[in-house]
Amino acid sequence: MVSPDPTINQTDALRVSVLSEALPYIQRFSGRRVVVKYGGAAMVQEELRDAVYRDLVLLSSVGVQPVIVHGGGPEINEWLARLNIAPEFRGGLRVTTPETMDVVEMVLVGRVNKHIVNGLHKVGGRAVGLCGSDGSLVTARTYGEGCNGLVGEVAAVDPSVLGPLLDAGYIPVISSVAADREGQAHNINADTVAGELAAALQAEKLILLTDTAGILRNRSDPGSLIRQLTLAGARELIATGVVEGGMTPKTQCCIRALAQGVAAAHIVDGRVPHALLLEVFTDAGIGTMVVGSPQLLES
Ligand SMILES: Nc1ncnc2c1ncn2[C@@H]1O[C@H](COP(=O)(O)OP(=O)(O)O)[C@@H](O)[C@H]1O
Ligand SMILES: CC(=O)N[C@@H](CCC(=O)OP(=O)(O)O)C(=O)O
Repeated sequence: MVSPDPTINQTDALRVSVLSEALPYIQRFSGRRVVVKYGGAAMVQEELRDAVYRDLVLLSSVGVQPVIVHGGGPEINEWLARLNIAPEFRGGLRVTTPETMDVVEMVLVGRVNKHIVNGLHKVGGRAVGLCGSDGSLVTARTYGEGCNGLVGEVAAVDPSVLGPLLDAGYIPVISSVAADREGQAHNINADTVAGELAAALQAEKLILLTDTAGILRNRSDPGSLIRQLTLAGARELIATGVVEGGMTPKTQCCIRALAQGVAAAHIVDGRVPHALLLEVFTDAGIGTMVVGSPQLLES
């Protein structure tokens, strides 16, 4: 709409108009919890990193309650290399010896977590860094038969430590290291922790930032993006091998979160600037949306 007042700058008018159009989304999501798995290019590239921090602080400023679970696989690899330890993965999970566990804990709980907290503060946010052990947020148990060493899976989630932080306007930043009932630290896949946390918080949305446009029907064709999926459809993509490698734990954690009551899970392209805002503040959203019931699919 062109303003009848020529003294009003067109850029200002556009900014205010865009802001006004966001009102229904702000009203819909204000006071709701949105769990964001932060990883991939959005974490590695500096300009994308700052855009994500700004998006998270903006969401928090308008009353949405973001909860961040972060990855850090590439940074763990970098520090293992400095110690001449070769990274080894089985079924997409890092084989975690006690020595590797020390590095995982130092890198994720220390360096990566605090970089994110500081990055959020730099753009005016208020963040608190935690790992799964803090407040017994996550209790781990050894994954499978223990053949991957100290890799953990989620045995229990107690989100009570997060309520007061969220109510006070803090953004919790959580790393995926948690102790088992004997106090032994375990290394858990960050997507898995994000999914279980979204379920325990009964989050409005689970958003997984990654390095592809979403789930592709044909991995070599970026045009084959699947925009919407039901739980059954997601299970079928895993069973038929359309989804494989790193996309498998992502799709599985969406399935688990939805089966436990989260309304929608989204796998979105973290290489796109402001991917989070595009997801929350537009009808079309971006990436792949997985929903629990076919009635929730948009036509
Ligand atoms: N059907 C699929 N659609 C898109 N990516 C897929 C698919 N199947 C497997 N992948 C792989 O999964 C990867 C994403 O997982 P991962 O590398 O673990 O992400 P992140 O580092 O963000 O956690 C993609 O880069 C791609 O190589
Ligand atoms: C068991 C296991 O594999 N844990 C992961 C934890 C970090 C993670 O998940 O980081 P990304 O999201 O960046 O991959 C690891 O050690 O790399």
